[in-house]
Amino acid sequence: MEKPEKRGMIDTWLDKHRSLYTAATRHDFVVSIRDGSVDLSSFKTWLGQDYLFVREFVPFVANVLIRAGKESGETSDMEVVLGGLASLNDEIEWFKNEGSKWGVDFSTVVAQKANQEYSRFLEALMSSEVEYSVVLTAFWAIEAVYQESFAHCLGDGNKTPAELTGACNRWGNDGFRQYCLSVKNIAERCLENASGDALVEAEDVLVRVLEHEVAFWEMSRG
Ligand SMILES: Cc1ncc(CNC=O)c(N)n1
Repeated sequence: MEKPEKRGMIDTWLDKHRSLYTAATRHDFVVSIRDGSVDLSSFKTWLGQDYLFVREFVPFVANVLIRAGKESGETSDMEVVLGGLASLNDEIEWFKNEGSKWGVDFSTVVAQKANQEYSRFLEALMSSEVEYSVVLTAFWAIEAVYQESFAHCLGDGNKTPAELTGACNRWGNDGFRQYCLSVKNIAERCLENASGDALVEAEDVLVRVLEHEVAFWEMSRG
């Protein structure tokens, strides 16, 4: 008999914070992309802010990569994070193309308060004081919110405008979903060996990522 898959900490925490998770993955902005009612000025605001965010996210992922090499249990962990970093390289190119397509000049975009606060949060997570299992939980949550949100825009019955399917495919595609599952498995494995204190911190960090993501979508309202 096959052993039933053990339910991890992350799923337990997601159940506990379900309404916040839904707020982060089914925000009005995302729903408006899916139903085609999206206001294009909102999309441009999001595009400019997210470009700035991704530039801050790169050093965070690089920090996870360094820690994966030193602290992960399995050699393949580093490869998963390296894959994430490589796709960020493509992503920055994609943003630049979208910027010119939509007439958004990133050199004049200023990070809004929610964006600055999210960056500060990422920076704090790069401290060596923060346990690796906590960092990985945050990393998974950041990626998973985008994966779930944009996959929703591509799901059955969507009316997503053709010019926005590129954005939705970027994070909503199956490869990105698999990558998020790989990150989740690494995080779960690290959480299994984490101290009680680290578990408390990881749950808190998960909640804070979800709050930052909600605040980030809120910026699109202008
Ligand atoms: C605010 C935010 N959260 C998560 C992501 C997805 N990760 C990398 O692209 C993103 N682009 N922006």
